[in-house]
Amino acid sequence: MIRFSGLLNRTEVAAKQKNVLAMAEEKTAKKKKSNATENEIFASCDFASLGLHPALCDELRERMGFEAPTLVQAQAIPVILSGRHVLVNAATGTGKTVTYLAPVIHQLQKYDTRIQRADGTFALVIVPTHELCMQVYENLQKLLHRFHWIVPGYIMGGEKRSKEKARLRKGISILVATPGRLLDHLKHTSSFVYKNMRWIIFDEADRILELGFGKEIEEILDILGSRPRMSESNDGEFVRQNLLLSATLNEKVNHLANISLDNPVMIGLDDTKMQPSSKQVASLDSAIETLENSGKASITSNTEYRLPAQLNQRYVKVPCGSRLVVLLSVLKNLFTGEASQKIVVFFSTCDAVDFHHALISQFHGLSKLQSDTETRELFVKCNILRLHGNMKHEDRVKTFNAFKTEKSALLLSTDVSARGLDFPKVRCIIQYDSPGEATEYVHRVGRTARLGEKGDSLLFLQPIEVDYLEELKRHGVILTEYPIVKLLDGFPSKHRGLRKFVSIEMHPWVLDLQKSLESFIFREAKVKKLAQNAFCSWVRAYSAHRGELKSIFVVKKLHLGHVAKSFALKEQPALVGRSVQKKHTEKRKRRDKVKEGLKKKIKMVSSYEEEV
Ligand SMILES: Nc1ncnc2c1ncn2[C@@H]1O[C@H](COP(=O)(O)OP(=O)(O)OP(=O)(O)O)[C@@H](O)[C@H]1O
Repeated sequence: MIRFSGLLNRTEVAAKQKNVLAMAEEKTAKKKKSNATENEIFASCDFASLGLHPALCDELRERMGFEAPTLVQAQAIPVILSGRHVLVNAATGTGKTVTYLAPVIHQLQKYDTRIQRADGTFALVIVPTHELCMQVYENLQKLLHRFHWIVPGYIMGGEKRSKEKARLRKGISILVATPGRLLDHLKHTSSFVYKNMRWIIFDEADRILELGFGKEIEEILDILGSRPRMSESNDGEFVRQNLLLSATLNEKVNHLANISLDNPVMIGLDDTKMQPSSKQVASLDSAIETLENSGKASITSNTEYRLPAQLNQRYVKVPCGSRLVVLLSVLKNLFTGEASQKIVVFFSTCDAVDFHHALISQFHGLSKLQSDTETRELFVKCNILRLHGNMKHEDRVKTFNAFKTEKSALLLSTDVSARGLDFPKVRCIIQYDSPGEATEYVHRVGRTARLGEKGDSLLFLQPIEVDYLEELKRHGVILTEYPIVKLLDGFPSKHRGLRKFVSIEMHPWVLDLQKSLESFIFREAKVKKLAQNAFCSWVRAYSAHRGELKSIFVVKKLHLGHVAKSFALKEQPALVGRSVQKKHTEKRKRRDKVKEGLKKKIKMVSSYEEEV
């Protein structure tokens, strides 16, 4: 076991934190009204005052361009440096990555004897997706520039195992990994050295569990030793420090927290989220005091999520059959108003992403209402990208890098982009298909308005789904309505003046564009096929809403003909009817068998496929 002798004791850390907070308060009081948003994001102190090594502070300033720590960094870094297990809850885009990476690097570069590759892995960062894995790795590379003996690395699904094995054999000091592939290597790669593992960090902890990795995580913790006590034994030997972070720590992480954290300090969790009487951490002293007695993380389900204050959140109420037209109109309007900008649109399924990507990349618009030049141009003029979990790993990497560096682009994605990804300068987030739980809403909109920047978000809801706004309200998220009719009125229409506006479905522009889209799909067999697939998976995804959301997103209330229109299909695909029918019959046969065998003791659960 490698020895570390540079730990600050608890009193020193508490004193440091007090100083930092006092300095922060003093400076903030002086500046007071100068820049409200900045003060909400950055602390008025520097990285060195948090106890970080000067070379690391230089790296943060020179390579990363960070002048001052964010509030969460100022609050959490000294606590993490103290060696305590920590739970961090802070809004999206507030700098949680550096919050955990900087203290780990600080400690590793301070070892009496420089660490070697042969010592294996000291720190493990577990993340839910490939993209987040790459992003954390990139941050690490920058931060470790001056500390060349500390080697960063990553392993994740989709990459070649043999290459990863070779990298592990050489030795990775700080390893970023997705849970499935990590477990695979822990079990099957004998050259993977982890006897010196000192930190396990769960970034986006709640999402890792939501994705169903709970069992893998338990196995990983079993192999690595669940939560060896942080030891401040006589010889100063350090055993293990685990950290859990997310913008939406909720009751789902309680179990993980309780099996992985030992007497944790909680940062950014307020009264509404904790039981029984813990308080928001104002200083390390109070944090430690508060939690010392209980020693257990207990977060309630009554969670209010923090969103960036400068984020402009709106919703648009659109009848199902007009959804596609409204989406295209909103996009056209945004890219016409400002050609150079980045927008992300979230869909519920991979098929929906593929269909909309094909459509927007090829659709030229309403020929009769456009000039010759316009008809030669795409209806939505922008660089369009797609990202979802069914794409090849290399294509995912390409899109991820492209959207990061592009100045102007439209990214169509599933929730694979919702967590943790830090695409610079995203102006607007459109949630075309509503997210599941409020947590996903928070993370999706969190791709914009990062670190004090401006950002807009727009949530599409059908009139039958507006109760979702109440669900969001329960978590402290409040949206205002987007004036969609005004936007639609701004487009030309051959019917303008002939018809009186009655509703969105009957709006002349909506009627014209819908017709045009349907003709396009009718002509383009490939896109039509994508539309049919997307229709099927969309309905399946709609019926898969869980828990309380099932009473808001009720599949029986959908008019499938209108759903078909939202994929520019003139009618509900016959194919769907047959396949669903077939599934239904097969299911019924199986069910009858079971029923017979168990003499009607089993209550059958009806699924959507059985209902249609
Ligand atoms: N102290 C700082 N000064 C300036 N920029 C910073 C600072 N800390 C982090 N950043 C930048 O802020 C952005 C957001 O950071 P990061 O991705 O770590 O946020 P996050 O809190 O993890 O967000 P999410 O919850 O969405 O994962 C990044 O571009 C990062 O480089």
